[in-house]
Amino acid sequence: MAVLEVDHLVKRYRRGPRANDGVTLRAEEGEVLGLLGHNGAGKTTLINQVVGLARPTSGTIRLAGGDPVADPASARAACALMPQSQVPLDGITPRQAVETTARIRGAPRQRARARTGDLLAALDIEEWADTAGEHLSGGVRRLTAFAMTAAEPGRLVIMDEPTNDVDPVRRRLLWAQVRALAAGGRAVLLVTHNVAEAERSADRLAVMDSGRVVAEGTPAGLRAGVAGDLRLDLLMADADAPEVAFAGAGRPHRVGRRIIVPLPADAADAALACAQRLRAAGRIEEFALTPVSLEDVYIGLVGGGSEEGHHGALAA
Ligand SMILES: Nc1ncnc2c1ncn2[C@@H]1O[C@H](COP(=O)(O)OP(=O)(O)OP(=O)(O)O)[C@@H](O)[C@H]1O
Repeated sequence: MAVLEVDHLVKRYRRGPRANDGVTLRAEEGEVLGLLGHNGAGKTTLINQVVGLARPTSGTIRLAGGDPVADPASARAACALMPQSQVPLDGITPRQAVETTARIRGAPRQRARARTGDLLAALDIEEWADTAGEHLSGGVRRLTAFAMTAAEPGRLVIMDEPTNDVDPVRRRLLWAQVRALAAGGRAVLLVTHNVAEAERSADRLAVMDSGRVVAEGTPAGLRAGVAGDLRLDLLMADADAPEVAFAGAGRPHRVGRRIIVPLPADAADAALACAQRLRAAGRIEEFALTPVSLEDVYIGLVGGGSEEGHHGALAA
């Protein structure tokens, strides 16, 4: 069942672009939906409308059966938001912040206390549970903000870059809690620039660019939609070396000495043999054949920015 339904949403700022330009998406009960997009793609604008902080120019939003535009208070009750910016914690401890948030969001005292203890333990930050916020590291502050959001969350949980500043081990603990929120029947909307994390943590992904959803699907489905199944990574011996053309390959991306060549699976054997010859001849320093990553797909959809021009192709 859809917890969030956004249809043809348009937001035009008075002095600015169409920050959302016809966005349609759904977030279902029990799923983590990743929202990917470059800076300025329109992700925050979308969230602000979902939680009733900004008014759409046109289009509709249904959140847990209600309308956040007509009734922003009910939207905020149905949804917990972990914003991109650090939450102010000066003068209060993580335990106080999480427990108080749960209480404000309607949890009875016993439940708020128990849930706070469980979350601080699950995120491995009990050590700092009673330390004043101004003495906490950025990562512990971030994990505290996550626990505040997860304490008494409502049916939709929105998280904007939740793992910023968090160490790799505690990131895994955080993701386990995100999965637990979804397993408990919540819809989770995860906003991020981190394609690799989104790939591992989200059930479905929506990619935004210039105010529009330009692709949507499971990580595997999005990867299957690109031309090459594989990519050949080449480190050329010389930055000015001409590019190497492989039979059946897609358009290469070049950054300095590094060249990435998309390859269909049936062209891989020939390309590998060819790369081995070029390495033996000293023209390639090293190479690796890997499956296409979601990051490749993402760059293909929204543009890379750092790709350099071609240096002329040379048949291998
Ligand atoms: N209050 C505002 N007034 C005018 N233009 C705005 C306003 N807020 C955002 N914009 C513009 O709307 C577009 C979308 O911005 P938005 O913040 O939604 O993008 P984003 O995808 O969240 O970016 P980021 O990943 O950097 O957080 C941008 O061009 C931005 O400059």
